[in-house]
Amino acid sequence: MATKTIPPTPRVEILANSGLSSIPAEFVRADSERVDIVDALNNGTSGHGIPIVDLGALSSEEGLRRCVEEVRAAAEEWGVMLLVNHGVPEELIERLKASGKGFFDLPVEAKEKYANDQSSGQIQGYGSKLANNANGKLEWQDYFFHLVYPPEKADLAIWPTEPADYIATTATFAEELRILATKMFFLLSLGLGLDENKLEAELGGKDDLLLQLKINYYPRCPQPELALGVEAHTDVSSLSFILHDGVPGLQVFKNGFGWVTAPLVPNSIIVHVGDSLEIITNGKYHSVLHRGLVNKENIRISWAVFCEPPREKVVLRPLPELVGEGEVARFEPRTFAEHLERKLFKARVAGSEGKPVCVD
Ligand SMILES: O=C(O)CCC(=O)C(=O)O
Ligand SMILES: [Fe+2]
Repeated sequence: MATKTIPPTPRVEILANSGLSSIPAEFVRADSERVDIVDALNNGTSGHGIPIVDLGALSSEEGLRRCVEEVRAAAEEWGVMLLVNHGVPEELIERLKASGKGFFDLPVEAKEKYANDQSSGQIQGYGSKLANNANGKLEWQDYFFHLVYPPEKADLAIWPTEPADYIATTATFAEELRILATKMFFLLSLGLGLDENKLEAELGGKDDLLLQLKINYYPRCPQPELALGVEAHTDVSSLSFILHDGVPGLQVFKNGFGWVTAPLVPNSIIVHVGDSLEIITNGKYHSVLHRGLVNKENIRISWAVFCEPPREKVVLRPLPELVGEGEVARFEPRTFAEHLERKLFKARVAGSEGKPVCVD
């Protein structure tokens, strides 16, 4: 377990519970960003249009064909979709949510025992966002971040021991999510006319593709129209899977529509295409820009599972078979570690211009 460290910024939970009526300046977004930020519970924008894909019929030939087509269209046109009948047992998801909530229900002092220490490279654990953008803005959230798969790479010593079932439940969930990730890579590969195993193999395959879990905890915010729970960003992952506690907040950006709020669909899992998949498909699949709104009334918790390629082992580059005649490769080859570096650099340099380039 990480030793207790003094957090670089106060936990947002403490700020939120201090009874303040206006939020500190570092949480107030730039004017240009604020034009369309609203209280997530008082939000007129509709989630209409974000594709919902039913994976229930995969075993029939006709069902498989339909899923391949729907997943391909969603990944190309939106970069985001909601999955239903995804195969992850509902009761396991309920236990996962209860144990994550149980951890965040602990007093802050108890959670601090798991604090990460970003300055020394210990990024796993309990934390709050550091200002790594040139604009210096902070997000209205605390989080718990840790690698959950493969089991032999997971450092159980930093996983919460409270609630008592956190470790067993989260490890079982990670196994199930890994199966769903394979299913998605399979469908996404077929959608581009590739061998069914191609995309997963290119992103690290069975042994090296990693699952990182980030539990986002968004406290109530007295001025939700000034703040963001998570600022506009694309994920660096290949795919990200998002679950939440039923409180709205997630928005995705769609050209021609603007910010679209993710609808609340029972027992669904949201899937984002991330940068790594966008790069190797030469932009055929779209890494979706998204952000999180906050609200005055309800705490919101979300569980984001990032499927990441290994940092150094594979080179992310447009697959030659996806660069058609007359097309150019739209991305330079890079390892995942290099991609992270580039994005951080851009965020530091360009973040002051309000460009959505932050890393998550
Ligand atoms: O809270 C959410 O729904 C999304 C969180 C997110 O985008 C992230 O953790 O990268
Ligand atoms: Fe994200």
